[in-house]
Amino acid sequence: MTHLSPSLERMAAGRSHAAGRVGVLLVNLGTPESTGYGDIRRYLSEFLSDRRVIEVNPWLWQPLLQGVILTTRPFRSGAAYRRIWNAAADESPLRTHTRAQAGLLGQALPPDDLLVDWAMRYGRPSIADRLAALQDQGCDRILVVPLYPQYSATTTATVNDEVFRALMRMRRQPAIRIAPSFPDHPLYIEGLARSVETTLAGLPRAPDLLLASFHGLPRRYVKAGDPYPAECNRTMRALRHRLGLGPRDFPMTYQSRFGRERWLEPYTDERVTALPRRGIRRIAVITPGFLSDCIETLDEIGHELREEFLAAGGEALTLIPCLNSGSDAIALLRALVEQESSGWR
Ligand SMILES: C=CC1=C(C)c2cc3[nH]c(cc4nc(cc5[nH]c(cc1n2)c(C)c5CCC(=O)O)C(CCC(=O)O)=C4C)c(C)c3C=C
Ligand SMILES: [Fe+2]
Ligand SMILES: [Fe+2]
Repeated sequence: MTHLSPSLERMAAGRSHAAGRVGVLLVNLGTPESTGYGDIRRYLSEFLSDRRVIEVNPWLWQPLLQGVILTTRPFRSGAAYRRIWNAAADESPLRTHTRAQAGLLGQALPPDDLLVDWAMRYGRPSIADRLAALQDQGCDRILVVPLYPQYSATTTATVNDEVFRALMRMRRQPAIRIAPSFPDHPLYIEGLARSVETTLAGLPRAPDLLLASFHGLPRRYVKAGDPYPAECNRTMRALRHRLGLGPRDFPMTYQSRFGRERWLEPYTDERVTALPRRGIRRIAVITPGFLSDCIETLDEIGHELREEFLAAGGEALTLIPCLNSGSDAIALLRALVEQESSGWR
């Protein structure tokens, strides 16, 4: 058996001795800077002007968006953000969780030449700024991790677009890798299952039904080839298998409809408000389309849907937390980074 010196071992593994550091950039959707009208309007304007998100001719869409939608929607969204705002840090929960994930992941990875940072697709900190900051700290290889469990052109692809738009402005570009989505990664499924088990164990009575609600998408995008619902089905298949439940005891629905066209069905609100009529009055809802709790889980499910369910005759709706920055989320992110940076470190 030959014994190589550490530098020869690095060369044998295909790594250059002179290489710089490896950076990891976690990227989430984005969130307003405050709950004030101006900040919410700016955030929604950037988000809803993304042609990956709204696939409508901008000559038709922009007058509608800049006119009636951005005049009225910020009031409704502002009220919802105020209900869930992290007052201690004066920021939205999505920002709190994303920052905590990056900090804890940095601590969890073995201490070597790997730097972890985070960015938002819309708003701040921007992808371009954080890529530049990683480069300034000596990173010549950067792994981008879009924090969406299931791939969609409206989320994952637009993160990737923005990464490469930032690279278009660089003379000296880092090498880039993009981590794939992780709809049925065993550690994601295990984290979700544990969140279900821990939450249900803390209830005085078992719910009549466990339901999974995913963020929705216009059906038109799926017909055009977006694989998002197929990835949601992969999550559900694995999670049902892990929990020993079938589609009847653990159904899935889609939330967050926006606009008039048909979105993925069944719709969460319609399905849930019909349950009390069938004698199902206590439900628990999990949201496996989100790695972190945000306005869509905390307010749309935990507040709006709960009120609708109670008004329809329901007795209790329990919201099961996302993985957020708990140890299961960090174990998942660590495994993803180790897998996807293979050969770089
Ligand atoms: C109008 C079109 C929208 C599409 C298509 C869409 C897809 C999509 N979004 C997420 C994840 C998140 N969306 C969030 C908020 C949010 N989403 C839309 C609209 C679309 N999303 C709006 C208008 C908003 C803002 C909130 C509101 O005003 O109601 C968030 C939370 C952000 C936060 O700050 O908490 C996430 C996360 C996915 C996964 C997805 C497609 C699969
Ligand atoms: Fe959304
Ligand atoms: Fe929503």
